[in-house]
Amino acid sequence: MSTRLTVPTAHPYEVVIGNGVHDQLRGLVGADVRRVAIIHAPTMAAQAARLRAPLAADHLEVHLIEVPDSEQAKTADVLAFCWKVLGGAGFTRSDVIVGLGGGATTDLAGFVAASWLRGVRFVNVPTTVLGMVDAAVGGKTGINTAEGKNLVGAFHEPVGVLCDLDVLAGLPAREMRSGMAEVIKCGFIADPTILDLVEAAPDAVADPTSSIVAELITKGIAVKARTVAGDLHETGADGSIGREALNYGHTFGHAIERFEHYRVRHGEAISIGMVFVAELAHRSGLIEKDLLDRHRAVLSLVGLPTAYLRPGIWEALSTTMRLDKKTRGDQLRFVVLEELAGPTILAGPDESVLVDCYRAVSS
Ligand SMILES: NC(=O)c1ccc[n+]([C@@H]2O[C@H](COP(=O)([O-])OP(=O)(O)OC[C@H]3O[C@@H](n4cnc5c(N)ncnc54)[C@H](O)[C@@H]3O)[C@@H](O)[C@H]2O)c1
Ligand SMILES: O=C(O)C(=O)C[C@@H](O)[C@H](O)[C@H](O)COP(=O)(O)O
Ligand SMILES: [Zn+2]
Repeated sequence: MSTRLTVPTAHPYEVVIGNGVHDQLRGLVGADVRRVAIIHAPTMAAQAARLRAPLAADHLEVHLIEVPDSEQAKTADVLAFCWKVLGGAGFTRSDVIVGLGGGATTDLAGFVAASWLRGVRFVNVPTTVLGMVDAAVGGKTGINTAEGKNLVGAFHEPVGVLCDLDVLAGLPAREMRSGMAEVIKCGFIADPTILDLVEAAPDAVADPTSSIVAELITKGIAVKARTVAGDLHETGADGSIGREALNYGHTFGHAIERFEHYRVRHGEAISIGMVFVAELAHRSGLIEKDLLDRHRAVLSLVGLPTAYLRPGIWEALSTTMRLDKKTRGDQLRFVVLEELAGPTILAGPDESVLVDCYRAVSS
């Protein structure tokens, strides 16, 4: 049995969630395709071979492009390597790219698709909870630079997303927890029933085969789909916070990732980042202490970090945060809550308040 959620943008596409749904890849790549490139990390080599078989049996030319694992794939060098392979293979605008793996791989694959011939079709096949709930949906693609996270990229939507829950069986516990940070983020910004579920069954949340994990993934994707559909390019043009809400915890979180040279998982950094902005909201008089405390409680319950025990590096983190995409001019802007499921932007908070928040999460 599978669940299908539509991402209702100008070019709607479906996210299919269930067991064994990788079988549906042939249908998604389309009828008029000649070549398919599957971009994957070394950890997904066997899975890539499994995806290849039915395509090759249908006489498609399939290229497996293996890229470095995790964040090491999100570089200009790896991007250029992929272009070289596509050029050598004679990849045309009617051919299709498949991003197979965690969020780092699908971010890279999406940007390869966005940039090759100024844009070719691509399908996302996420294999982590984080990839399914967040990275594979919504069309944000890109790579890092030395100066920071995701600084180069494009909005380029997939034509479909296949979330095969079977592949989660082999996902390391740390990656399960990291993915749950983005799920919990969706709970705080939009759907508190997610928080209720996590709080009621924290052990089941660690079990990739549990029905609760499937339910949480589906709920998280639903939040992501409706948020991006309202504001695909993150312009907030209708005056609401729009897509920026999905950046809850990311301003501080991305700075941690860069400072730690990506040895901290994305979800771990975002977990601390959410506590940082909950402190900010509380200290700015926007939320009560119990909502601040709920952040630490629910994140700890699933084993995520809520503190970053590195005092004395505020200047370095603050410099990195200035390159956050929400910054306007010299003014930092943070996604904060004014109530549960009520995200808003707090622009230009006092430096002294930010330093107090940093002290609160670093001691
Ligand atoms: N584009 C977006 O909207 C968006 C949203 C959220 C996060 N992201 C990005 O996603 C990235 C994080 O994604 P991630 O947490 O999936 O990390 P990741 O891609 O680094 O994958 C985590 C690890 O799990 C391994 N792995 C993947 N699937 C596996 C499986 N089924 N079994 C065993 N091992 C498996 C990978 O090889 C890797 O070592 C970050 O770069 C983040 O910036 C993007
Ligand atoms: O889809 C979005 O929009 C998000 O902000 C989702 C985030 O979870 C994700 O990590 C995204 O890659 C962050 O984007 P960035 O614009 O801050 O680089
Ligand atoms: Zn994220």
